[in-house]
Amino acid sequence: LYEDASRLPTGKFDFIVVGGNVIANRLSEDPNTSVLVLEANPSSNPTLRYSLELRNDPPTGFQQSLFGLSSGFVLGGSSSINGMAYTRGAADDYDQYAHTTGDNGVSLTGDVPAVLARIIETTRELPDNFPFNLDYNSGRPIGVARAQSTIKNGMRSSSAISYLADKYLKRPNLHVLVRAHVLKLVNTAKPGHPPAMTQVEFTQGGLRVRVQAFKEVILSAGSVNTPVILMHAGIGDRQELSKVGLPTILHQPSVGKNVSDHPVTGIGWVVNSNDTYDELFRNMTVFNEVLAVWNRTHAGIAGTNNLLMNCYKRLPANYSIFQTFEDPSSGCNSPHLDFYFYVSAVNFPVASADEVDMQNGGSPTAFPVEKNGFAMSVMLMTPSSRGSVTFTSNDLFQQPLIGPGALKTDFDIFVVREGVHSWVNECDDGIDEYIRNNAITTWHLTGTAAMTAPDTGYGVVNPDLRVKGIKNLRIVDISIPFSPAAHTQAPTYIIAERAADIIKSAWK
Ligand SMILES: Cc1cc2nc3c(=O)[nH]c(=O)nc-3n(C[C@H](O)[C@H](O)[C@H](O)COP(=O)(O)OP(=O)(O)OC[C@H]3O[C@@H](n4cnc5c(N)ncnc54)[C@H](O)[C@@H]3O)c2cc1C
Repeated sequence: LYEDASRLPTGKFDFIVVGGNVIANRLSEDPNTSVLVLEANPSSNPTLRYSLELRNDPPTGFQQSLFGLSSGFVLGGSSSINGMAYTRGAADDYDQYAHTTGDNGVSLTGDVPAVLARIIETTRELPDNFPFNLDYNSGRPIGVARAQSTIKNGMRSSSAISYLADKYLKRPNLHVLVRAHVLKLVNTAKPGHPPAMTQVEFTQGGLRVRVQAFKEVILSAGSVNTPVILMHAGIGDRQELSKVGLPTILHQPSVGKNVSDHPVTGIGWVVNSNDTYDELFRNMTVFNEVLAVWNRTHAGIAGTNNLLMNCYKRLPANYSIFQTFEDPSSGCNSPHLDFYFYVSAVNFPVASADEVDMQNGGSPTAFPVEKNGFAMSVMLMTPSSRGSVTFTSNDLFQQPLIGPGALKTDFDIFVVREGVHSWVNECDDGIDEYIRNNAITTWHLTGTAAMTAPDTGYGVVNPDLRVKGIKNLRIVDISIPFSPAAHTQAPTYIIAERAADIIKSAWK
């Protein structure tokens, strides 16, 4: 692991990977293959700060016109700062990618407050609506299940911790350079030949450095930064590139398009139980006690992520909405909705007994800090709305405009409305407004470098993840898939594991 580019043993590697730890781990399994990871951020000490802004231009679809989109400013990217929910999706989504073993630590949450027994009770009382599911990562996610998280022995298992563990960093052929912000890719093809991107330019400490790949450059910079790097390499929509003064190397109108998100709203209830986590959030003495337990043993609430149980739900096929809209889900095992249950309602708008908040159009009522609560998120897993990532300048450091385009279609609003109705009755008036007012991003942006069949006129990469029309360049991150009906961390790992096999076999 290097902090300083001048200490790298060479400037030439078989593969140069921008930001991707899983793919770097797998490619460096062959001791004769050299791999360099370029990571813009430091190797540890993440500071969770807002990096990107969602704006109404392009439309976000959310009611709030401007709010922060956080991102992982550290080795491991968002896997180092995310909620650690580990959900693979349905067999219908990813049958061909199924993995059952690996380095990534995944566990059930240990401490389950008694209130959750009430949820299990519901699966017995209403099994048709809420069936019990022993393992939502079996390929059949629908039902009520204990949550699985990327937590091992009470600690986060990010891609930096698992796939770049010391035993892998000891490989002499694997090099990871942190604080190396990639600015652009360089076309090294001779004039008259198809473009080939084998050089990468990055900046470190004010210096500009170029490194060379013998075989391939692999972009794993995430669904916002991957299209940014493509556009600065001249791969994008010709008109958009010329508007900001960037030359076009390959007219590729799909770059940055097709963005989708899993918008989420929530409901909180005041409860008369003390078996919740609320005291932890308002009482520093309790907080410090919990922290002391964790420091000694890595056990207790601080060794969890507050995601204890959840429920995946599919809308019945006979719903009239399907006469107007084609069902965007991938198949009959795939859920339209995801509900997570929280044993605290801090930060959730409260549904009071008479549902006053929703009928008023739902400006969120802050949760009363002295009360205990129970809350539930309502997340749309099959969005039909699409947004985009666009540029306003050719400045390499300028952030693009990100519009997830969430909740723009009647179908999406219908599904979330059904989700709220699953738990709260008599709230028709103002419910759509309530959803729009309270919905936020889940940071599950996908699709900005869509994978499509080789002969289609649309899309950015082919099924082997090579960028269409460009040599020596692949994309291996969450920007390539259609929106999976899962939180996007596990699908990212699955894509990278599969890509490693494809790339190894291509260079055998
Ligand atoms: C706050 C938050 C909470 C989330 N919670 C969950 C959750 O609980 N469960 C779940 O399944 N998913 C969750 N997600 C989503 C999930 O973490 C992401 O979808 C996933 O990490 C995407 O992986 P990626 O490799 O495509 O991109 P990233 O994780 O963004 O990784 C990209 C990497 O590339 C680096 N990089 C980017 N640009 C450059 C550049 N120009 N030069 C060099 N390096 C660069 C970045 O620093 C980063 O290390 C969450 C995301 C966020 C932000």
